Amino acid sequence: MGEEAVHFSVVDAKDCKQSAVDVGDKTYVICRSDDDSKTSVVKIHDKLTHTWVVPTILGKQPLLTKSQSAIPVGDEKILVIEKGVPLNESIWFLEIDTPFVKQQRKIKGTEVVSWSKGVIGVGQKPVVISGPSGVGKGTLIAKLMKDYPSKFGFSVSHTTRSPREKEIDGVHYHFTERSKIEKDISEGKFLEFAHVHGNVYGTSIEAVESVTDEGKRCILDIDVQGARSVRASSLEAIFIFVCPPSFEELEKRLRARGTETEEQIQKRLRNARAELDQSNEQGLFDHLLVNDDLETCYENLKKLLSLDDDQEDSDDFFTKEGKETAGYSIVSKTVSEILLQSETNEVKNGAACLLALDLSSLSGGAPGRTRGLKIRSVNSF
Ligand SMILES: Nc1nc2c(ncn2[C@@H]2O[C@H](COP(=O)(O)OP(=O)(O)O)[C@@H](O)[C@H]2O)c(=O)[nH]1
Ligand SMILES: Nc1ncnc2c1ncn2[C@@H]1O[C@H](COP(=O)(O)OP(=O)(O)O)[C@@H](O)[C@H]1O
Repeated sequence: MGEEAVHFSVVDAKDCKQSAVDVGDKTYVICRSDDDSKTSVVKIHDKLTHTWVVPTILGKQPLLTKSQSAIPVGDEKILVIEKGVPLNESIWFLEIDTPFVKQQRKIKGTEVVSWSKGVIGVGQKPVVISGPSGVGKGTLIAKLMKDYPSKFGFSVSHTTRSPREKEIDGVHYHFTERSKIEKDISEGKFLEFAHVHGNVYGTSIEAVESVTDEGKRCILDIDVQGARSVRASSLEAIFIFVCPPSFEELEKRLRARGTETEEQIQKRLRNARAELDQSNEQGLFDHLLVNDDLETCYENLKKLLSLDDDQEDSDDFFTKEGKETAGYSIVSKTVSEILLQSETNEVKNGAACLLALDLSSLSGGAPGRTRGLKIRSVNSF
C-alpha cells in the first residue's frame, strides 16, 4: 500500500487565506469571511456545470484566525487544520456528504455543509436519564453533581416553560421564547427537541459539547421522545430509565413537590403512563432503575456508571501537547495517517515537529464533535 495522492492546495489571496480542496467533481473553497467575525465562508465549484454554490453552513464554526490547510478524508468530509491556535483547538472537519449533511440537505432543500470539531480520544459516553415527572431524576442528578463535580456536567436544556421558584436561568434550564427556540432548531443548533407537557424542551448541541469539552461526562435529563431522538443521532450515550415503585407513589411525590397546579399534575400523570409503557421497548433504554428508597437507587446508579467499560481519556499526548500553541499544517497523507508538520519546525518543550494523525477510529460527527482522533509524535524524522 503506497501513498495516496494529495488533492489540496493553499492559496494566499490578498486578505483571505483560502484552501481549495477537490472532492469528486467539486472544489470546496474554504476561507474567512470579509467582515471582522473571522467565521468561515465556504463556496462550492461544480467542475461539470462550471457553477458556484454558497451552501448553508451548519454546526459550530472554527474561528479562522490565520490560515489553514485542508485535505479530503474519503468523500464525506474534509479535514481542516487551523494554524496558529493550540492543537486541541485546531482540528476541524467540514462535513460535505455525511448522513447528517444528506438529511439536512433534504430538509432544507439547499446545498448544506456542516462543521464538526475534531476531538482527540473518545471520552466517556454521555448519560441520558429519562423517567416520568416526579420520579426523582432531578434529585438523583443533583446528588451526582454534588458528589462528583469534576467528573460530571449537566446538559442545560432549553425550555419554553416558566421557571419554578428556585430555578436559575442558565443553571437548571435556559428559559426561552418559543419563537427563539424554533428558530435555533431550524438552524440545526439542537441535538434533539420535544413537546412535553405542553411546552418545547430541547438539548442544544452546545449544551452537551461544552460539558464534554471540559473533559466531563455529560448528564442529560430528557423525556422518552428525546431519548429516542438521541438514540437515532450520532451521539453515543448510555440510556437509563428511572421508574417509580408504584403509580400511587409517583403521584404522591409530584403533589408533595408542590411545583405544579392540579391541572399540570394531571397532565404529567397522564404522560407518565405513556412513558412507563415505552420504557420496556426493546433497544431504547440500556438500564431500568427503580427509585424506591433514594439512597439505594443512588447507589445503583453509581454502580451502573462505574461499571461502564468506557475508559477515561488518558491520552498522554493530548495532555502534554494538546495545549502546544505552535501551529501545524498538513504535509502528506498515507493510507491510515495524515502527517502534520510544525510551523516553526522546532522541537519545543519536547513537542514534536512532525505528528501522525490517525483517523481510523472516528466516531460521532455533526451535529456535535468528531471524536476518536489519535495523535503520535514522529520525532525521529
Ligand atoms: N426531549 C427533552 N426533554 C426534556 C429536556 N429537558 C427536560 N426534558 C424533560 O421534560 C420533562 C419535564 O421537565 P420539567 O418541566 O423540568 O418537569 P419535571 O420532570 O416534573 O421535573 C421531563 O421529562 C424532562 O426529562 C430536553 O432538553 N429535551
Ligand atoms: N426515592 C424517593 N423517595 C421519596 N421522595 C423522593 C424520592 N426521590 C425523589 N423524591 C422527591 O420527589 C419529588 C420529585 O423529585 P424530582 O427529582 O423533582 O423528580 P423529576 O426530576 O423526575 O421530576 C421531589 O420532591 C423529591 O424530593
